[in-house]
Amino acid sequence: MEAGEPILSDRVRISGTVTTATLSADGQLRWSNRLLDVEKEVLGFSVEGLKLKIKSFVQGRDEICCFAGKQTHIRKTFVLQFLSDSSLRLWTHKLQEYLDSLGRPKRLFIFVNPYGGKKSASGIFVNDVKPLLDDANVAYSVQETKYQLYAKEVVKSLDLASYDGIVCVSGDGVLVEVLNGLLIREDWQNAIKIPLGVVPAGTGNGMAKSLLDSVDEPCAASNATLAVIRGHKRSLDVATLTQGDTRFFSVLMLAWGLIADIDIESEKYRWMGSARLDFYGVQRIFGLRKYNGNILFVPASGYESYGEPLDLENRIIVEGESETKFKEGPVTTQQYGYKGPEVDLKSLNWRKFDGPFVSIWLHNVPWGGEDTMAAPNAEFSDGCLDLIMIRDIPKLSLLKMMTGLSDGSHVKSPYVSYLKVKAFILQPGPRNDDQGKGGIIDVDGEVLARGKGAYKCEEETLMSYDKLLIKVDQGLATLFSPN
Ligand SMILES: Nc1ncnc2c1ncn2[C@@H]1O[C@H](COP(=O)(O)OP(=O)(O)OP(=O)(O)O)[C@@H](O)[C@H]1O
Repeated sequence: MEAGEPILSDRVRISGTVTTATLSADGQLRWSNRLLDVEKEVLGFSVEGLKLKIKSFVQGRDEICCFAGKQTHIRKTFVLQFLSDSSLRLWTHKLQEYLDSLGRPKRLFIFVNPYGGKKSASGIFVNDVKPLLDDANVAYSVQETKYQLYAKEVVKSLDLASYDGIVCVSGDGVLVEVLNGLLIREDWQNAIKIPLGVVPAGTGNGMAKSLLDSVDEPCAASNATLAVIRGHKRSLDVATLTQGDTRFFSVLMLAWGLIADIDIESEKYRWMGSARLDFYGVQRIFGLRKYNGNILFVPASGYESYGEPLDLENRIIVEGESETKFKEGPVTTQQYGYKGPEVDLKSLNWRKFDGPFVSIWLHNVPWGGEDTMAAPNAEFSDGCLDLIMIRDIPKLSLLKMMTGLSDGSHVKSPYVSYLKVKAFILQPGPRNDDQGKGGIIDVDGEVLARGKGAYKCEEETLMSYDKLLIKVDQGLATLFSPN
């Protein structure tokens, strides 16, 4: 039988009119002038008497349904009233069989961060996420995050066998906590296979935006939820940041210099909403800082001409990092869990850039936030991080360049070096106008390290403002993805 040929064809009553409905082997459901693609548009169904209620999520047909110029979807229930019980039973059986064949998740663990972004995640869950999950007959456990690192703590001992995925109704911060929770487990090799979903409800929704923009869909909670329900997956690179025995796992970005300073220091203007970034960004450009230090990197294929070969001093640094990896180290604070990819650092083609730097930015996915296309060429699982580096730039050119962040055109500026790297060592130094002050290392929107005299330098951080190594594990994590 051809995939498009009907496997079922029956007379049904729809809105009072009797017509013929058909279902094909490839999941096309048709009646009158309506065609539903079950895989793409049908969430689930329920039965009431002789009525089959098809719960769908279909493209809106009028302008009200537009979101940032992109067509969005609406929930819609179609009622097909069958003329006999036996045909209804046959239809529900075949429809269920088709839905089961799609490998969609049946049980989810969901984190909701009531504190993130505009504090709207709980409302987003109730209004946008829950109705779709209920329509799709997905079972779920919901857990509100109670404090910082709560999600990491829960995931560390969560019974993963009871779930087909973990979903974060939050910004990127909670997603990264979940990833870190999975990777510090004793059974991390198995744990990291669980698919992760993200529904945008924070200030930084870079991962949700990157996923949805890749299929030209709006970064809306309902589109993100549909992606989870449909259960398509894609793999995602994980970067391991190490400093001595301390590790942190990242899936989004690292910033040092201008972008980190704007991101973190603008917190004091939180009341302005997202305008705080533009407002404080202009201040930082006019009072532009530069940081001493250097970066060592392994260029990806095609980028070998960037930077300079290592001098002896830096070769010793790379070899030192290799030694720490190979020796049986002293008892570490964490005995088990993922230690990062096994890479022989010495054997790689390391190159370097010396500072001072205006900005160093490493990105794993294209979007850093909903309005910031930081790395237009970044790919989810190419085993590389995109490096966006600025060493010197006139203030007016920088101001103009910052407006190009919304469409990624900043990487074309002659003052920007844009390349892909496979491993990276950051050696951060002090500000070159004030040697007593260091900068901020921002990873996935949180402060990983602060230098002396930096903003809120009295607060404790996971790492110190010192040399840190980054290695990439290609496609280690799995995301629910719209395609
Ligand atoms: N109940 C809570 N109280 C305080 N902080 C919390 C709570 N729950 C989670 N957090 C923390 O909120 C931070 C931000 O989380 P989230 O991912 O939702 O948003 P974000 O976009 O990354 O950041 P934000 O919106 O706060 O700028 C995370 O560091 C998380 O640990």
